[in-house]
Amino acid sequence: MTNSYSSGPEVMVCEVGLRDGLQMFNALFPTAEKLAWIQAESAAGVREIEVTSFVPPKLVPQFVDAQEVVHGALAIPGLCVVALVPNLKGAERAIELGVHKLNYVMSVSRTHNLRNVRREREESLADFKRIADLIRALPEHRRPRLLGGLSSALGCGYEGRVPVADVQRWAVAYAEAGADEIMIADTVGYADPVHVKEAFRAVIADVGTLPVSAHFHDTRGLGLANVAAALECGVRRFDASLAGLGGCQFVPSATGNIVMDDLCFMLDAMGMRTGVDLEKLVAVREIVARNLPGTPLYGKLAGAGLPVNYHAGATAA
Ligand SMILES: CC(=O)SCCNC(=O)CCNC(=O)[C@H](O)C(C)(C)COP(=O)(O)OP(=O)(O)OC[C@H]1O[C@@H](n2cnc3c(N)ncnc32)[C@H](O)[C@@H]1OP(=O)(O)O
Ligand SMILES: CC(=O)CC(=O)O
Repeated sequence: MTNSYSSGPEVMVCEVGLRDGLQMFNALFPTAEKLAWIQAESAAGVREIEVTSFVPPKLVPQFVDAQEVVHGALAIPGLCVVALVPNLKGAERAIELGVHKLNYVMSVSRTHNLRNVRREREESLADFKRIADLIRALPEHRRPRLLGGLSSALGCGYEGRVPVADVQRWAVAYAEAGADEIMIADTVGYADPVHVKEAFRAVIADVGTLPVSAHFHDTRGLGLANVAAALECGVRRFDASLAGLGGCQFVPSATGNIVMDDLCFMLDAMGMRTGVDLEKLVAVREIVARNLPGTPLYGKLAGAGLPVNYHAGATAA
Protein backbone atom coordinates (compact mmCIF):
# COMPACT_ATOMS: atom_id res chain seq x y z
CA MET A 1 0.00 0.00 0.00
CA THR A 2 1.60 3.23 -1.10
CA ASN A 3 0.91 6.60 0.34
CA SER A 4 -1.38 8.03 -2.34
CA TYR A 5 0.84 11.06 -2.86
CA SER A 6 4.01 10.11 -4.61
CA SER A 7 5.48 13.34 -5.85
CA GLY A 8 8.25 13.21 -3.24
CA PRO A 9 8.42 13.69 0.47
CA GLU A 10 6.94 16.76 2.07
CA VAL A 11 8.29 15.54 5.37
CA MET A 12 11.67 13.81 5.31
CA VAL A 13 12.09 10.92 7.71
CA CYS A 14 15.57 9.64 8.43
CA GLU A 15 16.12 6.14 9.82
CA VAL A 16 18.68 6.17 12.63
CA GLY A 17 18.21 2.67 14.09
CA LEU A 18 21.32 1.36 12.37
CA ARG A 19 23.37 3.92 14.27
CA ASP A 20 21.47 5.18 17.33
CA GLY A 21 19.85 1.78 17.86
CA LEU A 22 22.78 -0.51 17.20
CA GLN A 23 25.32 1.55 19.16
CA MET A 24 23.65 0.12 22.27
CA PHE A 25 24.64 -3.47 21.33
CA ASN A 26 28.20 -4.75 21.60
CA ALA A 27 27.53 -7.92 19.59
CA LEU A 28 27.94 -7.19 15.90
CA PHE A 29 24.70 -7.08 13.95
CA PRO A 30 26.00 -8.92 10.86
CA THR A 31 27.09 -6.57 8.09
CA ALA A 32 24.99 -8.40 5.46
CA GLU A 33 21.94 -8.02 7.69
CA LYS A 34 22.61 -4.30 8.17
CA LEU A 35 22.66 -4.01 4.40
CA ALA A 36 19.47 -6.07 4.08
CA TRP A 37 17.81 -3.66 6.54
CA ILE A 38 19.03 -0.61 4.62
CA GLN A 39 17.91 -2.13 1.28
CA ALA A 40 14.48 -3.06 2.59
CA GLU A 41 13.82 0.26 4.27
CA SER A 42 14.97 2.15 1.23
CA ALA A 43 12.66 -0.01 -0.91
CA ALA A 44 9.84 0.94 1.49
CA GLY A 45 10.47 4.58 0.54
CA VAL A 46 12.75 5.91 3.30
CA ARG A 47 15.07 8.31 1.49
CA GLU A 48 17.60 9.05 4.26
CA ILE A 49 19.29 6.46 6.43
CA GLU A 50 22.02 7.04 9.02
CA VAL A 51 23.90 3.85 8.30
CA THR A 52 26.84 3.93 10.70
CA SER A 53 29.09 5.96 12.96
CA PHE A 54 32.75 6.86 12.49
CA VAL A 55 33.94 6.38 16.06
CA PRO A 56 36.81 4.30 17.45
CA PRO A 57 35.79 0.60 17.37
CA LYS A 58 37.48 0.20 20.77
CA LEU A 59 34.81 2.52 22.15
CA VAL A 60 31.81 1.40 20.07
CA PRO A 61 32.54 -2.02 18.53
CA GLN A 62 29.27 -2.17 16.58
CA PHE A 63 30.65 0.10 13.84
CA VAL A 64 33.81 -1.80 13.05
CA ASP A 65 32.23 -2.51 9.63
CA ALA A 66 31.52 1.16 8.83
CA GLN A 67 33.39 1.03 5.52
CA GLU A 68 31.54 -2.02 4.14
CA VAL A 69 28.18 -0.66 5.28
CA VAL A 70 28.79 2.69 3.61
CA HIS A 71 29.94 1.01 0.39
CA GLY A 72 26.82 -1.15 0.30
CA ALA A 73 24.48 1.75 1.10
CA LEU A 74 26.03 3.99 -1.54
CA ALA A 75 25.09 1.42 -4.18
CA ILE A 76 21.38 1.99 -3.50
CA PRO A 77 20.01 4.50 -6.03
CA GLY A 78 18.37 7.61 -4.58
CA LEU A 79 19.33 6.92 -0.97
CA CYS A 80 20.93 9.71 1.06
CA VAL A 81 23.61 7.95 3.11
CA VAL A 82 24.19 9.62 6.46
CA ALA A 83 26.87 8.86 9.07
CA LEU A 84 27.53 10.16 12.55
CA VAL A 85 30.91 11.79 13.13
CA PRO A 86 32.18 13.01 16.51
CA ASN A 87 35.36 14.77 15.34
CA LEU A 88 37.57 15.69 12.38
CA LYS A 89 39.09 12.23 12.14
CA GLY A 90 35.66 10.61 11.82
CA ALA A 91 34.63 13.20 9.22
CA GLU A 92 37.77 12.57 7.15
CA ARG A 93 36.98 8.84 7.04
CA ALA A 94 33.34 9.46 6.12
CA ILE A 95 34.19 12.00 3.41
CA GLU A 96 36.83 9.73 1.92
CA LEU A 97 34.20 6.99 1.54
CA GLY A 98 31.71 9.34 -0.12
CA VAL A 99 29.03 9.62 2.59
CA HIS A 100 26.33 12.09 1.47
CA LYS A 101 25.60 13.73 4.82
CA LEU A 102 27.61 14.03 8.05
CA ASN A 103 25.74 14.15 11.35
CA TYR A 104 28.19 15.94 13.61
CA VAL A 105 27.56 15.38 17.30
CA MET A 106 28.03 17.98 19.99
CA SER A 107 25.97 18.46 23.15
CA VAL A 108 24.53 21.72 24.37
CA SER A 109 25.05 20.41 27.89
CA ARG A 110 28.72 20.76 28.84
CA THR A 111 28.72 17.62 31.00
CA HIS A 112 27.22 15.42 28.30
CA ASN A 113 29.69 16.73 25.76
CA LEU A 114 32.58 15.88 28.08
CA ARG A 115 31.21 12.38 28.75
CA ASN A 116 30.21 11.66 25.17
CA VAL A 117 33.01 13.10 23.07
CA ARG A 118 35.56 13.87 25.80
CA ARG A 119 36.00 17.53 25.04
CA GLU A 120 34.71 21.00 25.77
CA ARG A 121 31.99 22.33 23.50
CA GLU A 122 34.40 24.98 22.19
CA GLU A 123 36.76 22.21 21.08
CA SER A 124 33.88 20.41 19.38
CA LEU A 125 32.97 23.60 17.56
CA ALA A 126 36.59 24.13 16.50
CA ASP A 127 36.61 20.66 14.92
CA PHE A 128 33.28 21.39 13.24
CA LYS A 129 34.85 24.48 11.64
CA ARG A 130 37.77 22.38 10.40
CA ILE A 131 35.31 19.93 8.86
CA ALA A 132 33.38 22.76 7.19
CA ASP A 133 36.68 24.11 5.76
CA LEU A 134 37.63 20.64 4.54
CA ILE A 135 34.29 20.27 2.78
CA ARG A 136 34.51 23.72 1.18
CA ALA A 137 37.90 22.78 -0.29
CA LEU A 138 36.43 19.75 -2.08
CA PRO A 139 35.12 19.83 -5.64
CA GLU A 140 31.38 20.53 -5.52
CA HIS A 141 30.29 17.03 -6.54
CA ARG A 142 32.21 15.47 -3.62
CA ARG A 143 30.89 17.76 -0.89
CA PRO A 144 28.68 16.08 1.72
CA ARG A 145 26.00 18.07 3.51
CA LEU A 146 27.06 19.03 6.99
CA LEU A 147 24.47 18.69 9.72
CA GLY A 148 25.24 20.31 13.06
CA GLY A 149 23.63 18.12 15.71
CA LEU A 150 22.84 19.53 19.15
CA SER A 151 22.48 16.67 21.61
CA SER A 152 21.05 17.06 25.12
CA ALA A 153 19.47 20.26 23.85
CA LEU A 154 16.12 19.91 25.60
CA GLY A 155 17.36 18.37 28.82
CA CYS A 156 20.41 16.52 30.08
CA GLY A 157 20.73 13.32 32.10
CA TYR A 158 23.54 14.98 34.11
CA GLU A 159 22.56 18.64 34.30
CA GLY A 160 18.78 18.53 34.04
CA ARG A 161 17.31 21.66 32.50
CA VAL A 162 19.11 23.12 29.49
CA PRO A 163 18.35 26.80 28.84
CA VAL A 164 16.85 27.58 25.43
CA ALA A 165 19.32 30.49 25.18
CA ASP A 166 22.16 27.93 25.21
CA VAL A 167 20.55 25.98 22.35
CA GLN A 168 20.25 29.24 20.39
CA ARG A 169 23.88 30.11 21.07
CA TRP A 170 25.27 26.82 19.76
CA ALA A 171 22.85 26.69 16.83
CA VAL A 172 24.01 30.15 15.73
CA ALA A 173 27.63 29.08 16.19
CA TYR A 174 27.01 26.10 13.90
CA ALA A 175 25.28 28.33 11.35
CA GLU A 176 28.17 30.78 11.33
CA ALA A 177 30.64 27.92 11.01
CA GLY A 178 29.02 26.66 7.80
CA ALA A 179 26.35 24.11 8.76
CA ASP A 180 23.90 23.15 6.02
CA GLU A 181 21.32 22.04 8.58
CA ILE A 182 20.86 22.15 12.35
CA MET A 183 19.37 19.27 14.32
CA ILE A 184 17.95 19.66 17.80
CA ALA A 185 18.04 16.41 19.77
CA ASP A 186 16.22 15.44 22.94
CA THR A 187 18.71 12.73 23.87
CA VAL A 188 17.07 11.67 27.13
CA GLY A 189 13.43 12.43 26.36
CA TYR A 190 12.95 15.38 28.71
CA ALA A 191 11.01 17.64 26.34
CA ASP A 192 7.28 18.30 26.17
CA PRO A 193 5.38 20.03 23.36
CA VAL A 194 5.44 23.47 25.03
CA HIS A 195 9.19 23.27 25.52
CA VAL A 196 9.64 22.02 21.94
CA LYS A 197 7.74 24.99 20.52
CA GLU A 198 9.73 27.45 22.58
CA ALA A 199 13.10 25.98 21.61
CA PHE A 200 12.42 25.33 17.92
CA ARG A 201 10.77 28.71 17.34
CA ALA A 202 13.71 30.49 18.97
CA VAL A 203 16.33 28.57 16.98
CA ILE A 204 14.44 28.84 13.68
CA ALA A 205 14.18 32.61 14.17
CA ASP A 206 17.92 32.79 14.80
CA VAL A 207 19.25 30.69 11.94
CA GLY A 208 17.22 32.20 9.11
CA THR A 209 16.77 29.94 6.12
CA LEU A 210 18.87 27.06 7.45
CA PRO A 211 16.72 23.92 7.84
CA VAL A 212 16.21 22.81 11.44
CA SER A 213 15.39 19.15 11.99
CA ALA A 214 14.35 17.17 15.07
CA HIS A 215 15.58 14.04 16.80
CA PHE A 216 13.31 12.88 19.60
CA HIS A 217 13.59 10.00 22.02
CA ASP A 218 10.42 8.52 23.44
CA THR A 219 11.85 7.97 26.92
CA ARG A 220 8.81 9.38 28.68
CA GLY A 221 6.18 8.74 26.02
CA LEU A 222 6.04 12.26 24.59
CA GLY A 223 7.92 11.58 21.36
CA LEU A 224 5.09 11.89 18.84
CA ALA A 225 3.46 14.75 20.74
CA ASN A 226 6.80 16.52 20.39
CA VAL A 227 6.82 15.78 16.64
CA ALA A 228 3.37 17.38 16.34
CA ALA A 229 4.66 20.45 18.18
CA ALA A 230 7.74 20.65 15.96
CA LEU A 231 5.55 20.34 12.83
CA GLU A 232 3.65 23.40 14.01
CA CYS A 233 6.95 25.28 14.13
CA GLY A 234 7.64 24.33 10.50
CA VAL A 235 10.06 21.44 11.08
CA ARG A 236 9.95 19.07 8.11
CA ARG A 237 12.69 16.53 8.84
CA PHE A 238 12.65 13.98 11.65
CA ASP A 239 14.96 11.21 12.78
CA ALA A 240 13.32 8.01 14.01
CA SER A 241 14.21 4.40 14.43
CA LEU A 242 12.43 1.28 13.30
CA ALA A 243 10.81 -0.47 16.27
CA GLY A 244 12.05 2.34 18.54
CA LEU A 245 15.60 1.10 19.08
CA GLY A 246 18.06 3.66 20.35
CA GLY A 247 19.79 5.40 23.21
CA CYS A 248 23.16 6.80 24.19
CA GLN A 249 25.61 4.77 26.24
CA PHE A 250 27.29 7.92 27.56
CA VAL A 251 24.37 9.28 29.56
CA PRO A 252 22.21 7.51 32.15
CA SER A 253 18.61 6.44 31.39
CA ALA A 254 18.76 7.07 27.66
CA THR A 255 16.26 4.90 25.82
CA GLY A 256 14.83 4.49 22.34
CA ASN A 257 14.09 6.92 19.58
CA ILE A 258 10.58 7.62 18.39
CA VAL A 259 9.29 4.64 16.42
CA MET A 260 9.77 5.13 12.67
CA ASP A 261 6.71 3.09 11.73
CA ASP A 262 4.42 5.02 14.10
CA LEU A 263 5.91 8.34 12.99
CA CYS A 264 5.25 7.53 9.33
CA PHE A 265 1.71 6.44 10.15
CA MET A 266 1.01 9.65 12.04
CA LEU A 267 2.38 11.84 9.25
CA ASP A 268 0.57 9.81 6.60
CA ALA A 269 -2.74 9.96 8.50
CA MET A 270 -2.30 13.74 8.85
CA GLY A 271 -1.98 13.96 5.07
CA MET A 272 1.72 14.78 5.05
CA ARG A 273 3.71 13.09 2.30
CA THR A 274 6.62 10.91 3.45
CA GLY A 275 6.92 8.71 0.36
CA VAL A 276 6.91 5.66 2.66
CA ASP A 277 4.86 2.51 2.10
CA LEU A 278 3.62 1.69 5.60
CA GLU A 279 3.12 -2.03 5.10
CA LYS A 280 6.52 -2.51 3.51
CA LEU A 281 8.06 -0.50 6.34
CA VAL A 282 6.46 -2.61 9.07
CA ALA A 283 7.69 -5.77 7.32
CA VAL A 284 11.30 -4.57 7.72
CA ARG A 285 10.97 -5.12 11.48
CA GLU A 286 11.46 -8.83 10.82
CA ILE A 287 15.10 -8.17 9.92
CA VAL A 288 15.62 -6.41 13.25
CA ALA A 289 13.74 -9.13 15.15
CA ARG A 290 15.73 -12.04 13.74
CA ASN A 291 19.04 -10.37 14.54
CA LEU A 292 18.22 -9.08 18.02
CA PRO A 293 16.32 -11.95 19.62
CA GLY A 294 14.96 -11.06 23.02
CA THR A 295 15.20 -7.32 22.41
CA PRO A 296 11.88 -5.52 22.91
CA LEU A 297 10.60 -4.03 19.67
CA TYR A 298 8.33 -1.03 20.17
CA GLY A 299 5.58 0.39 18.01
CA LYS A 300 1.82 0.50 17.96
CA LEU A 301 1.17 0.28 14.22
CA ALA A 302 2.95 -3.07 13.94
CA GLY A 303 0.68 -4.54 16.61
CA ALA A 304 -2.63 -2.96 15.64
CA GLY A 305 -2.30 -2.76 11.85
CA LEU A 306 -3.82 -0.06 9.67
CA PRO A 307 -7.39 1.02 10.42
CA VAL A 308 -10.16 -0.52 8.28
CA ASN A 309 -10.62 1.43 5.01
CA TYR A 310 -7.51 3.46 5.86
CA HIS A 311 -6.36 6.08 3.42
CA ALA A 312 -3.60 8.64 3.69
CA GLY A 313 -4.81 11.94 5.03
CA ALA A 314 -7.56 10.06 6.88
CA THR A 315 -7.57 12.46 9.78
CA ALA A 316 -6.92 15.63 7.80
CA ALA A 317 -9.97 17.86 7.53
C1 LIG B 1 24.00 11.26 21.65
C2 LIG B 1 24.57 10.08 20.93
O1 LIG B 1 23.96 9.06 20.83
S1 LIG B 1 26.08 10.31 20.13
C3 LIG B 1 26.60 8.70 19.72
C4 LIG B 1 27.09 7.89 20.92
N1 LIG B 1 28.40 8.32 21.39
C5 LIG B 1 29.54 7.90 20.77
O2 LIG B 1 29.54 7.17 19.82
C6 LIG B 1 30.81 8.36 21.43
C7 LIG B 1 31.55 9.20 20.50
N2 LIG B 1 32.84 9.54 21.14
C8 LIG B 1 33.99 9.18 20.63
O3 LIG B 1 34.04 8.52 19.61
C9 LIG B 1 35.26 9.61 21.35
O4 LIG B 1 34.92 10.20 22.59
C10 LIG B 1 36.10 10.60 20.51
C11 LIG B 1 36.77 9.84 19.37
C12 LIG B 1 35.26 11.72 19.97
C13 LIG B 1 37.16 11.24 21.38
O5 LIG B 1 37.84 10.24 22.13
P1 LIG B 1 39.37 10.50 22.55
O6 LIG B 1 39.82 9.32 23.30
O7 LIG B 1 39.46 11.83 23.18
O8 LIG B 1 40.06 10.53 21.13
P2 LIG B 1 41.55 10.87 20.76
O9 LIG B 1 41.53 11.96 19.77
O10 LIG B 1 42.38 11.08 22.00
O11 LIG B 1 42.02 9.53 20.04
C14 LIG B 1 42.11 8.29 20.74
C15 LIG B 1 42.29 7.18 19.74
O12 LIG B 1 41.09 7.04 18.95
C16 LIG B 1 41.39 7.25 17.57
N3 LIG B 1 40.27 8.02 17.02
C17 LIG B 1 39.92 9.29 17.33
N4 LIG B 1 38.81 9.61 16.64
C18 LIG B 1 38.46 8.55 15.91
C19 LIG B 1 37.42 8.30 15.02
N5 LIG B 1 36.47 9.21 14.76
N6 LIG B 1 37.35 7.08 14.43
C20 LIG B 1 38.27 6.13 14.71
N7 LIG B 1 39.29 6.31 15.56
C21 LIG B 1 39.39 7.52 16.15
C22 LIG B 1 42.68 8.04 17.58
O13 LIG B 1 43.37 7.87 16.37
C23 LIG B 1 43.40 7.43 18.75
O14 LIG B 1 43.91 6.17 18.36
P3 LIG B 1 45.22 5.54 19.04
O15 LIG B 1 44.89 5.32 20.47
O16 LIG B 1 45.42 4.27 18.27
O17 LIG B 1 46.28 6.57 18.83
C1 LIG C 1 23.43 12.03 17.80
C2 LIG C 1 22.19 11.61 18.44
O1 LIG C 1 21.96 10.45 18.64
C3 LIG C 1 21.24 12.62 18.84
C4 LIG C 1 20.87 12.52 20.29
O2 LIG C 1 19.98 11.73 20.66
O3 LIG C 1 21.48 13.23 21.06
